[in-house]
Amino acid sequence: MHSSNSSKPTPTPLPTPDLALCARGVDVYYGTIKVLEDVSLDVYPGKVTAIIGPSGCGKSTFIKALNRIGELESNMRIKGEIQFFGQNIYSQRVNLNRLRRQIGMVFQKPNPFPMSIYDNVAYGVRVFSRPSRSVLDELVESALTDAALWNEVKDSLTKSALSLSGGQQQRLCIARSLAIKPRVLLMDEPCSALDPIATLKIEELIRSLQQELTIVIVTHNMQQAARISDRTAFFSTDESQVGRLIETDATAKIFGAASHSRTRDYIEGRFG
Ligand SMILES: Nc1ncnc2c1ncn2[C@@H]1O[C@H](COP(=O)(O)OP(=O)(O)OP(=O)(O)O)[C@@H](O)[C@H]1O
Repeated sequence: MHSSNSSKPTPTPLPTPDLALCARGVDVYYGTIKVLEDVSLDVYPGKVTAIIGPSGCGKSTFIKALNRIGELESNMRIKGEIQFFGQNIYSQRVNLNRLRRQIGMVFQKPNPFPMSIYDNVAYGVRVFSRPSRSVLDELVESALTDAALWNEVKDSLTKSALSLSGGQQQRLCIARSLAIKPRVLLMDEPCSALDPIATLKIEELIRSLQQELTIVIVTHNMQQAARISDRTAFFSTDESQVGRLIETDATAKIFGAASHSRTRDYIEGRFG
């Protein structure tokens, strides 16, 4: 059993190759400004890990460090170590294309490419390989099925992805990620632009994907974190506005009997 921890996470009981992701003593900076300090977090394979915490505490920053997408977008740099199934992802030997293929990401605002539904899903596959049309057709169908979108779009695959509703666009973006068969999917508030019905569909989808995939999801929605995750990590800022991991544990424990008073206060809506 993985016991709870308070401000300093306890050493992992698993050898790190058995963890999907393992952050140890991670500090993150934008330029010279430190926004996260000393984050150590284990992400268990085949589980959904929710990251919660008040605005600005570094949740998005943290998950963008997990597949090194942050450094593409900004002047982000990190200290400490992050391992992906035992491999240090900040090692110079890491192939970044391969890493980002294995650790996919879905963003807050659906961002389909301005092309057909089919081409959106096929896009990443074509970047990495040259499959025959029939293999590609199968991959597209299977990714759209896994993303619970196939039945809605199977007769309009050549239509522009931009003609879909927001919820459909987000499921399309999930299909696009799934088509290249990642081992981990990072989701940054994937439902924040969606209505309750579309949100429910994405939540059901997250639960069904968990069979084959490890998911890390940032959410502001406490009920959502409680409903869909196995483990929850609560981040918050200290007096100097630097984000920290305050507590991580099984979701039932975090929402039922969190160890740290700041976690309880946040969950009960007393701050943030
Ligand atoms: N590209 C960037 N350059 C400089 N500072 C940034 C950048 N992105 C984020 N920050 C700063 O880093 C801190 C953490 O931001 P981040 O977006 O990670 O927090 P968050 O917890 O995800 O917030 P929210 O819940 O509002 O999305 C904030 O102070 C933010 O202003």
